[in-house]
Amino acid sequence: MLELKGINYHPATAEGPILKAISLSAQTGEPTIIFGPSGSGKTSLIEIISGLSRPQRGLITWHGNQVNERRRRSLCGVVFQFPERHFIGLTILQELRLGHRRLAIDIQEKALKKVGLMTENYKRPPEWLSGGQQRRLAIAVQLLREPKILLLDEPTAGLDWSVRDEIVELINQLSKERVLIVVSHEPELFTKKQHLSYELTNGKLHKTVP
Ligand SMILES: Nc1ncnc2c1ncn2[C@@H]1O[C@H](COP(=O)(O)OP(=O)(O)OP(=O)(O)O)[C@@H](O)[C@H]1O
Repeated sequence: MLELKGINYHPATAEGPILKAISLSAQTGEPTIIFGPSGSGKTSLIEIISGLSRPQRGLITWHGNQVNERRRRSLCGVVFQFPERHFIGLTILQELRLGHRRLAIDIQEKALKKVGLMTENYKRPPEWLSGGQQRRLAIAVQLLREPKILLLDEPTAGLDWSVRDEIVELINQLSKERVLIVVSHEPELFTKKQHLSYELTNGKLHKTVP
């Protein structure tokens, strides 16, 4: 289980604190959804959890043990908003294999299967994929690192409604095997499913009843 207790974050470049006394817990089995309007601090919270930023105050534990930034970076996989804008592989396969000099075909196929990315031609450029498939590819790239905690920043942004439902279904599936935290500004996304839900407003987090 991942736990945050009393996290305060105030980067030197910000006028005031961005995250204030944040406490949350997330576990395998159900996705944790954090809703919040633009500018409420969602991406900053992902950066803190994944060890990309350091809070001024508070405690982050993984199965009861405190985890520093370095450890959190190895525990977490992050898919930031609009990941397809940052694809640099010339083919789908190249994108998937970035950072892996040798990647066994079965591991590669397992990751693609987990995200439901079936295509006949992995030698096509990633842009050839549909919007939803590109998101699946970005998630597969992270799954190859075998993260214990997967963080998704606005995973359905810019997708058609029918595709959004498929991504929500994928999120529910993936949360069965790892801690999965989604931040989104669309509270209506997860209304039909079981999940743990929080609302972030002006840097403060509150648990909400789904
Ligand atoms: N390093 C920083 N220095 C100064 N201000 C920052 C810094 N990081 C974030 N902010 C500010 O903190 C607030 C929260 O930013 P953040 O990106 O975490 O919000 P968000 O909820 O993810 O917003 P969006 O949905 O628009 O991406 C914003 O007003 C942003 O400008």
